Amino acid sequence: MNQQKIPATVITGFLGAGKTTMIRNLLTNAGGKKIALVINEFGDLGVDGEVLKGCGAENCSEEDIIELTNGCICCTVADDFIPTMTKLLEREQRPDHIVIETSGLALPQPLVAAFNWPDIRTQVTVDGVITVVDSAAVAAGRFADDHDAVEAARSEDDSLDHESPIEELFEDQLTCADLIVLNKTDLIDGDGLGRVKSEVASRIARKPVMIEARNGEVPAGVLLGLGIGTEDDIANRKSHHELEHEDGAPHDHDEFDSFVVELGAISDPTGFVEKLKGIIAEHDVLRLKGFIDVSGKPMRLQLQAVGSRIDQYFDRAWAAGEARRTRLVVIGLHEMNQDAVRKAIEALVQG
Ligand SMILES: Nc1nc2c(ncn2[C@@H]2O[C@H](COP(=O)(O)OP(=O)(O)OP(=O)(O)O)[C@@H](O)[C@H]2O)c(=O)[nH]1
Repeated sequence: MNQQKIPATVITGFLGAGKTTMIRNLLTNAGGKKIALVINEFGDLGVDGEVLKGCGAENCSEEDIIELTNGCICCTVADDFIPTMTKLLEREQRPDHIVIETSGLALPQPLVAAFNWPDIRTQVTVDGVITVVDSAAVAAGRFADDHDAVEAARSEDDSLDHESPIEELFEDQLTCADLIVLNKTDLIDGDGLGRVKSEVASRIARKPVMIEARNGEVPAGVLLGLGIGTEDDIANRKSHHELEHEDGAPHDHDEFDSFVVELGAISDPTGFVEKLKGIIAEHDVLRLKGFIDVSGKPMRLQLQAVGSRIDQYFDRAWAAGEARRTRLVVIGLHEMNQDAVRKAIEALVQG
């Protein structure tokens, strides 16, 4: 048996930062390296898995893509992640490299700490934690104090944390980074990028390397092979939650919610998307993604909304025998009025 530890790269970053896009790109330029992918999403719809399985990379076949669907990876490390890793390591053909995509709401710290579990530690090491940042969202102040409602609620109730949950998570994910990818630089100018760099740097005490990217295009040689062994340093990268609850109180995702909306076929996708933008803005939806069944079209339309920015493209033909349906996962803060959002989206196809 090969006694060398398998390197594992943890890719984290807030909802919609571009993790899946970067991994998709990585799979196509990783050369002959056999990669196993572990992906975890927040919300009951495996959109990321679908996207990555659809990219047909030879060095990462469908069976090398493992989806962890039981909630958020950071909260289910013992129940989900460890058994998955154990099974992966028992495979006859072990991967050359493991890539783990966390959900956009995950804390990477508990995941990295899991690499110190005895069975895992002897066989795998964390090559590095890569944090993907949506530079346009940072420039627009989405991680600062523009979530006024949340901040107002917090100032009225002293028992709540001082920072918004979004801001905390953003910082926690940066705190864990060995490499920061400032993505979506196509959406901002040079001055904006300068401000993003200072803002990111001001939120962390450590000084990990920062690189810029568009559409997650970073050479595999830059992402893989950092050789850090992050599990040995994880005690120095504590999350807000760990600092506030040294007693080990369990972390949860009560601050965020997700739900799935199922609709019939949509005849006017352009009009649908335009109106969807209004709903997203009105209800402060953080992320919305899924697939649309467009009437009369043989192709499936993939929809990706990050805030009110929406991308859409036909990604593949509906397969023979596959049920055509429109399914969208909606993610927002707990305060988001789920009922109102659901009804508003459903109303778009009823009239
Ligand atoms: N303009 C622009 N769009 C990008 C870039 N990178 C990714 N996107 C788009 O941003 C959206 C979200 O990208 P994903 O790769 O799904 O983001 P993610 O981090 O995996 O999202 P979650 O799984 O929700 O956490 C998609 O529509 C991408 O096409 C970029 O550099 N520039």
